[in-house]
Amino acid sequence: MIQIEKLRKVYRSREREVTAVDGVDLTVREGEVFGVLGPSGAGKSTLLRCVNLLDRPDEGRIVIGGRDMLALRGAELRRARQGIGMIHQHFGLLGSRTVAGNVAFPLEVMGVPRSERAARVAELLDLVGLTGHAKAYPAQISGGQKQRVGIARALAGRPKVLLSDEATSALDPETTASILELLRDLNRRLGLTVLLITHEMDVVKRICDSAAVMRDGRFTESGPVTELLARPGSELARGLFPLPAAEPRDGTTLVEVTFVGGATDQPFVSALARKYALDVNILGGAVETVGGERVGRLQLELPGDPSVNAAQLAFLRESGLAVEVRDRATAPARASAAPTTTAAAEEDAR
Ligand SMILES: Nc1ncnc2c1ncn2[C@@H]1O[C@H](COP(=O)(O)OP(=O)(O)OP(=O)(O)O)[C@@H](O)[C@H]1O
Repeated sequence: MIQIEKLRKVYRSREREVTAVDGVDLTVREGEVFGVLGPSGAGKSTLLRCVNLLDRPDEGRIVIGGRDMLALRGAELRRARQGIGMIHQHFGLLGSRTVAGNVAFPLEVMGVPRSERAARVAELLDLVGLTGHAKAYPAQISGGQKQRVGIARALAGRPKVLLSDEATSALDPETTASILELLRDLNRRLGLTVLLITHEMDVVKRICDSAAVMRDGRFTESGPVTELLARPGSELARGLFPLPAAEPRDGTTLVEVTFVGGATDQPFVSALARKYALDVNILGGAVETVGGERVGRLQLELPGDPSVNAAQLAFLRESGLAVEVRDRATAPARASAAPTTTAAAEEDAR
């Protein structure tokens, strides 16, 4: 649905030059929720502004729904942009207009006749659960309700793509959860493709099918979330499932296993202990639901150094787990050049 190739955006002023986006490739499949996660200054907002053509990139290609966005001009460009909705961290509502007036605003700009507007506004408010608040002013509603107005307004032009710029950053955790649920619901019901930027791991965990980690204008990792979680060395996996920063003790193997989907049903720790008559020590772990699938990471300590545990590590891999052996260096070592994971296998099957 969204195809971005080698996107580059440089801001130039007299004093300095900042490469905000530095050669980003991105594919967002139709109907998926894609999250770009990164710290402040990583280039996330610039990327989103380029996708929406609020900013023109210096280099690269942006194709949305088969249209080469950078080749469009004038009315064609305006029409294409109507197919892209956008929501913002601070909602951007007009304080002098009611909730209904805010949602009607883009319809007025699009030239939708007055006779059709009221029905469309009612439909949009119903979609975001705000029926009954049509006559309220932004100052009279909560932050979560304001964002719902923002979402209704963004959907006025029946876009196929919704861009979300830190839409939940200004909200408390409970309201964040309800807005993310709404976005997920709209994504499924309307087949909406969502590209969101966030600095919150939790957002990725709750609603993203795919994600990228952005740093200094580049993607450091990108792909389906469950696949990234099972990828050795993944920053996303470490952020979502922080494990103790332990080093292996002498004569032991310190191993981190990630399991996705079906592998969680297997009692692999007890199976390993039984099969090899081992005392397996569980040092840390977490299990969560990500993208509707159970995902977890465990840090295990096995007796004996890695050279005597080759069969045991192979057993874990054959059980459908991604396996990383931690060595004495701080960076986790890859246990295998091509670890078998359920997520990777699923991706292959797609
Ligand atoms: N209009 C601009 N002019 C000059 N530099 C800019 C402009 N917009 C962004 N930058 C710079 O580009 C880099 C990326 O900024 P950007 O806002 O895209 O990052 P971000 O990941 O969205 O961060 P944040 O979450 O803080 O908004 C930063 O170094 C920023 O200072």
